[in-house]
Amino acid sequence: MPNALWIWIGALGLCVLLSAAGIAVALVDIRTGKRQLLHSGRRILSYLPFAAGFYGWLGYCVYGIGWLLTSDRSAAGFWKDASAPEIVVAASACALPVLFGVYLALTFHYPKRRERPYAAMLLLSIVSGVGNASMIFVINAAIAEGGEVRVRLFPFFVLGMLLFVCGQKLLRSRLIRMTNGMVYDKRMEILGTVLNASYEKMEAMERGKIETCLNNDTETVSAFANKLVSIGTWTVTIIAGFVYLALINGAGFLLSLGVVVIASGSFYAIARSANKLWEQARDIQNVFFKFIHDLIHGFKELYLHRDKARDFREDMGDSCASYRDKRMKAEAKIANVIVIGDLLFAAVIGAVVFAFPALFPGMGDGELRSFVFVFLYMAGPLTAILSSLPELFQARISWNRIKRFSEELSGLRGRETEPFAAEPVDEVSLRLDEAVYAYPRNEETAFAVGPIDCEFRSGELVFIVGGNGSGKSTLAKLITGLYEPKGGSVTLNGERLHAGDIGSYVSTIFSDAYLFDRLYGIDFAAKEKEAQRYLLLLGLQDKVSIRDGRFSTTRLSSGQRKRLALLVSYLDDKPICLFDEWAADQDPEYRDFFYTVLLSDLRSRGKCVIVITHDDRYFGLADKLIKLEMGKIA
Ligand SMILES: Nc1ncnc2c1ncn2[C@@H]1O[C@H](COP(=O)(O)OP(=O)(O)OP(=O)(O)O)[C@@H](O)[C@H]1O
Repeated sequence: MPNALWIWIGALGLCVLLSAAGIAVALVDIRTGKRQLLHSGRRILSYLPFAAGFYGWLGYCVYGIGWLLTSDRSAAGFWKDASAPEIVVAASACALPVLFGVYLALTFHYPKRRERPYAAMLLLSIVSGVGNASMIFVINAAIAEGGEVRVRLFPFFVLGMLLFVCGQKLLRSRLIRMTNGMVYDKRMEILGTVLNASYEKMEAMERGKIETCLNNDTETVSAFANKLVSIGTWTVTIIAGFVYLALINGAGFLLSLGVVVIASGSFYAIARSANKLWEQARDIQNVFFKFIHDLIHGFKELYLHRDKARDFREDMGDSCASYRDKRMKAEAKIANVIVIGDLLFAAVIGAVVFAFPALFPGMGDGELRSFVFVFLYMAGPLTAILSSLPELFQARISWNRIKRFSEELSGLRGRETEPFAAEPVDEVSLRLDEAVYAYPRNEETAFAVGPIDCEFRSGELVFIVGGNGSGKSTLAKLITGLYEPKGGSVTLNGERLHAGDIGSYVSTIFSDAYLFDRLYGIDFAAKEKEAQRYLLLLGLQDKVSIRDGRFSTTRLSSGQRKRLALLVSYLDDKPICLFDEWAADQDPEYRDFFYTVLLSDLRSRGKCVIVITHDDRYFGLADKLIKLEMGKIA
């Protein structure tokens, strides 16, 4: 028996076994609930006629191989006299697509979370690549042979088309799911990293970096994953093409291989040299998002002052122009190589047609034609692979940026990934012993608060006062655990908690508090009545309503927004309340109500109330007054 037959039996047998194992594992996953049905049974059944047609055609073609392998071109005769191994190969060739099809159907309609079906996608890539290449070989053979053979080759041409089209369809449907799942997973991962990062890191982070990373980088990486699959199919087509060329003419094959190696090598070198420009362009993206941030938040100022808007436009225009120029430069480099690559391919074809007859006198016209034909067919996928290289480099840049961004955020000790469960406490004592916080020294005016010794207890109203820039808000961030002390300690009921976990005991309203339109982290159903009562108490009942934990609006005056933030703080119901210049936006009447009624009500409910204020009229109401000067208690 010829060796090739054994190789076929081995390869097909292995694939049959792998597919059967894949089906078994998928069935176990379905039974254990790891895989859930996604589509309706009717939709799955609607694919059956297509599958039946495909497998019927495939069986017909396997049978038809007999025509090609026998000298008298009789399929029936061939299979009558076929040896047992030949029958095994034919049976496996029919069984494999059926098993693989069942595996694909199971895994597609019963998906698993975070599934990355690389092996199945690789196989589909090979199938569609072989289908693509086989079409041109069949066409070539049909032209060369003519007559009855041409008619008998037709089913194989259709099979090539079916393999290519079905392979691509199945591949792309998996790819769409995988790449979108990748973007989702990456975004969730980055979001998780951001939410667990330390506040100090986030505060120091260059503005625009998070947006670029979450938006552009995740998209670029997933878009490339998409491309990777096309590259797989093209590569298979090219490899099959080269094998075919080698069979037609060894010298022609070597020449074309040499050209492809030279073209790919120079392309790679040029793409590498453009890499620096892409890196720079990527940096400019961060700045671009910073501009967008400024545009949105500073729109009022820009709208009112045309001169400001003009200068802003110029500034943003410069940044966009710089991005455009970098990308243009990089892409121009690539365009040059694409043109040179095309020229090289044309040169090879020219050399084959004009030089080969002189160099190899034995080479017939038929061989020449086949050679040119196949090479022309390969040129498309080849150019497509080469033009994908820039995307590869850009995806690599984005991938590295995502990695570096995550490392940067997790570099400084952030919180534990598991949410901290604050133990319910009736009484609190928050102590600062020799506590110090200093801003990073990289700024000329690096400021420090401390060393500070003080204690805040339940049922106590403490005012923190002092001039602008004396360090009140910095101290508040130290107390609430937004900043980790650089020296000394902050303890809660004698226990030294991780700075990021102190927040679980504190309800804060900073002067630049952000109001979400949903009551995150609050069981609204259990507190609905309370919420309505607070709306009334805060004089917001005609302005805002709350339904299913969502505010009807947050488009309010700044004083009203602060009142709504106070409502959230009431519902948070934490043992410590910290308000940073809360009353600054309130009218005199409500300000008075805040100091004389609301604060003393919180104190009488046993809360530890810390208030940062400039309202010296009310200083007398405090149990304790902490006055700061240049970051120290005066
Ligand atoms: N993010 C920051 N990075 C570096 N330095 C900062 C930062 N925030 C504040 N500072 C420095 O800390 C000093 C104190 O600021 P802080 O906000 O604590 O003052 P404050 O007493 O709350 O002032 P105000 O009454 O104006 O709100 C500032 O003068 C500034 O130099």
